[in-house]
Amino acid sequence: MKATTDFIKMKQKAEKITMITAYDYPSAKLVEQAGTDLILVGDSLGMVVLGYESTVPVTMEDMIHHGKAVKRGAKDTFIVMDMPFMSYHLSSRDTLINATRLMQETGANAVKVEGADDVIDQIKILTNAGIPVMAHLGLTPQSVGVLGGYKVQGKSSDEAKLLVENALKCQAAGAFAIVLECVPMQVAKEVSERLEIPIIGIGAGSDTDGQVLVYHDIITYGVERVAKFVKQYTNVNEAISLAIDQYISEVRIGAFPELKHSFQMKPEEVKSLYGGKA
Ligand SMILES: Nc1nc(=O)c2c([nH]1)NC[C@@H]1CN(c3ccc(C(=O)N[C@@H](CCC(=O)O)C(=O)O)cc3)CN21
Ligand SMILES: CC(C)C(=O)C(=O)O
Ligand SMILES: [Mg+2]
Repeated sequence: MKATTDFIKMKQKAEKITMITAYDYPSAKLVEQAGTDLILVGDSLGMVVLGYESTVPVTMEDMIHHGKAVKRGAKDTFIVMDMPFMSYHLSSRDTLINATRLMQETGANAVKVEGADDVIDQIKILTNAGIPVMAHLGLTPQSVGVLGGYKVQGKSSDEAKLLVENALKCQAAGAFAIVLECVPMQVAKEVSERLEIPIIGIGAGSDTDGQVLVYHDIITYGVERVAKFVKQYTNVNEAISLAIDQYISEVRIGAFPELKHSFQMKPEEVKSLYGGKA
């Protein structure tokens, strides 16, 4: 398993870092088998697994429940857990207790927090306490209500400059990496060049130190519409629907199960069963 320092070395050697979300045992197993550098137990699980409209309703209990399953499926991959909405804003004590629970109850290796401003202090406090922190800037979905939707961030040069400043503050506070979401590629390039810690982009173009995508988006699983930045490498919705349609119609016409799916008694047992009439 890689360590936080390995990701910085990868940046220095210009080796791209791969991160993929996972939310349960099977997704974690497949993502680990494929050899990803990091797994993110994203609070996007609220949307892609639990069916909420945003990530705001996701609780600590939800995160821990899914984080435990991910760890069981991916024992040898560096796991980052999203700290859910409002779990790192009330007090430093709450932040520390919540991050500790995410790490100790699931076996994850790091936590991720969205935003700058007050969150910078929380990054400092967590790092000082020995908890590796990944920051998350640009489009921060937990603030969707304030941002007014899932929109590209940092489009003006003033906004872009603020983003660079905030990224530098996250680095100074001790963050080992930053997710940069939904920003113009020129902004992502600037941030990646100006920082020593790796920048992992999503909707941030190709000039970042790595990429992250949501598992369900990559394989088109459950999701219907995806963001512009997603590449859908396959469509398992189609494969699943086809299989389920066939199952239902075969049961209805009696084509399933076949003999090979059925268990047999020995002939002498059949004979002594109600006089062999069974
Ligand atoms: N399935 C899924 N994938 C994600 O990447 C994801 C989630 N869910 N849930 C949590 C957040 C929300 N995210 C989102 C959701 C939508 C857009 C989106 O539709 N963006 C517009 C940009 C609009 C503009 O031009 O400003 C797009 O067209 O891509 C972006 C990020 C990223 N995260
Ligand atoms: C989109 C990624 C970066 C995320 O935070 C999540 O999956 O929750
Ligand atoms: Mg998230």
